[in-house]
Amino acid sequence: MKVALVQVASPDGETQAERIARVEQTLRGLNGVDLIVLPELWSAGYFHFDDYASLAETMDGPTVTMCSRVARDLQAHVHLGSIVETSGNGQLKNTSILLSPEGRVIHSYSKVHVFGYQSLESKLLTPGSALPVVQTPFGRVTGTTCYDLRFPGLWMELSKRGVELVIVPAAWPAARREHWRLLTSARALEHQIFVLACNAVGEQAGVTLGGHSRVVDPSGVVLAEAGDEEEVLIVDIDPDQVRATREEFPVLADRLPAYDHLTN
Ligand SMILES: O=C(O)CCC(=O)C(=O)O
Repeated sequence: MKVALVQVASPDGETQAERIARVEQTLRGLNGVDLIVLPELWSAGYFHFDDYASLAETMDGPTVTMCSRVARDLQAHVHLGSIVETSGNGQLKNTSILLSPEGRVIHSYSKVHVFGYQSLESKLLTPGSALPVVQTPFGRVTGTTCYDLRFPGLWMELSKRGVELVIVPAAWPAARREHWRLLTSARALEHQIFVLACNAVGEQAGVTLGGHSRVVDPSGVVLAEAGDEEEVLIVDIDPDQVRATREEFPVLADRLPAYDHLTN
């Protein structure tokens, strides 16, 4: 199965409508790909905090509508990264969305760990409260978003829920690129899953985004890694590799359900 990770820049002067039109052109060049993945909040721009309220979208807003059209036209799954989602009750969330080749929303996940270090996300957005998993041709899939990578308890939980492939849209700054590399590799290796981690690039409000989107296999091998410019990373993955890896080295069978029974 061919997956394509699309690194997007969200420069300060570009409007959301211009960016959506520009990215649509890139996506339309990806004929023959089975799954397309985009970064976190690329259409609003993660670090454009002043725009969150005005660019917040519903599930049929401009970002979802464009990606759903592309999914149908290319007959591909599209993980659109995430949007600032408004559900009408005054709360805004950082919600990632997976679309089927029919253009239907088949999975959504609102970021649980909103980020507060040199970021207003934790002030402006409400954390999610669900961790749904969906069966797809790529195996059992869920998403976690950017900062969520740092929290092993969340990953332990998704692992317990039988996940085989995790999509990680991100707006991870270049300043902490080695953390990004280490955590994406470690999460794949420790849970014997595929990690498709798609990061933003370019400058936003004075912050340089790190790029280096990565596809890591269930043995922790990095199948491909992008650079730090706009780029499409296309990789072949075999979803059956999850089962094969776990059969060959059945470490997950030795994991205890909890460790808090251990005495001091
Ligand atoms: O954890 C980090 O270093 C980056 C997190 C981040 O930028 C985000 O969650 O959007």
